[in-house]
Amino acid sequence: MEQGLVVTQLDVQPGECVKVKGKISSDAKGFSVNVGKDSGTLMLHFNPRFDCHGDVNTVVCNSKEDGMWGEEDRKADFPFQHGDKVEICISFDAAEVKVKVPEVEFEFPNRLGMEKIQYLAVEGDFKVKAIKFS
Ligand SMILES: C=CCO[C@@H]1O[C@H](CO)[C@@H](O[C@@H]2O[C@H](CO)[C@H](O)[C@H](OCc3cn(-c4n[nH]c(N)n4)nn3)[C@H]2O)[C@H](O)[C@H]1NC(C)=O
Repeated sequence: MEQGLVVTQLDVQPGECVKVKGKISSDAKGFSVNVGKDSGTLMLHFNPRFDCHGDVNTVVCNSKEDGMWGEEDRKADFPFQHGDKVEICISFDAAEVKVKVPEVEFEFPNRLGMEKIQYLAVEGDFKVKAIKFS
């Protein structure tokens, strides 16, 4: 499986924002944006699925602790289309993680009580154009 973009050694604090700009492939099956401590400890696995893992047009969110997935959270909104250029903004506080995309804001609990984001990885059918920390 082709490795996507990975950024480590980050120090993103509560209230700050991780912005990922990119393009969804025209034949995308799915992609994920992952933030946390490292690949095995994720505050958030944000996984829009066009058609994969048994889901169609569904955003699946989850956490991962010591390499073990938590309970999946399937969202009602699916504001993505093949070929879209999107900007995904992720921010967090002690209680929750927020994922802002055009017209929709997703929320997910900060299950692990993480106090900073040190790791960002983008995987799947998404071409990263820019990353901004603000
Ligand atoms: C129904 C019985 C079994 O349940 C299924 O179990 C699957 C395996 O755990 C679940 O899929 C995983 O769900 C995880 C989030 O909870 C992750 O999305 C996991 O994929 C991780 C992944 C994908 N990728 C990746 N995709 N494309 C590329 N380049 N890399 N890298 N890591 C998926 O393989 C899948 O979401 C889950 N489905 C349900 C309905 O629960």
